[in-house]
Amino acid sequence: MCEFTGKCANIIQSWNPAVLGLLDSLPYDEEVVVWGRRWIVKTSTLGERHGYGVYACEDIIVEDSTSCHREGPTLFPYGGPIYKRRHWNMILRQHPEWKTFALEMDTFAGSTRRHSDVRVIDGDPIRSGNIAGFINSTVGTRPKRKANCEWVFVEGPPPAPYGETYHEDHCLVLATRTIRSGDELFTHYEWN
Ligand SMILES: C[S@@+](CC[C@H](N)C(=O)[O-])C[C@H]1O[C@@H](n2cnc3c(N)ncnc32)[C@H](O)[C@@H]1O
Repeated sequence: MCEFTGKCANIIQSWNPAVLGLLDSLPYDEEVVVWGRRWIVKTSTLGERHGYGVYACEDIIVEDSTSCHREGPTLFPYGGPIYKRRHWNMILRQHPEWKTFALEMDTFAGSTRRHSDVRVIDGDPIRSGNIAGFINSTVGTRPKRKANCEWVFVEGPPPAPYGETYHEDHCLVLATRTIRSGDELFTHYEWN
């Protein structure tokens, strides 16, 4: 882990995956249970040079994939700090290479928030043992992969029984179509 100073250091060091019921770090090639479902992180179907991906180890049924995706089954949360734009900018001034996995969360469904309240999450899977960070993108895939999940920014605390002591906004990964055991997760995002 690289060094940060000031507010950045506080934010990064105070993050504790246990507050969201997550593991400290994730093993590769070994089944893990995260938020009550079984997953495995192993080499992506995209090929070794694209690193790892997340695979379901059980069926996750989405009854009606044409209905609102925000109602889809919850898979797991993003595990890491949710940065205000100005704090993320401070981080990038100290370590510009952190920009690689940044995702801007500007979809405040049903919220009155303004654009200035955009939050940034760091999708780097290694920094926080963050299983959501291992989800690969559909962009440029051949054969074309279909997205089967999406990231959603949710205001307020996570659903019970997880994160009972966590009262902050959070991000969830939701299924958008039926995922079968052995399927790799894909969502749509651009990366730097
Ligand atoms: C959030 S990580 C996903 C996990 C990554 N495979 C790993 O093992 O760390 C995003 C990175 O995965 C790779 N990636 C994701 N989707 C891809 C795709 N469709 N084609 C090629 N590389 C992809 C890119 O290197 C990207 O920067």
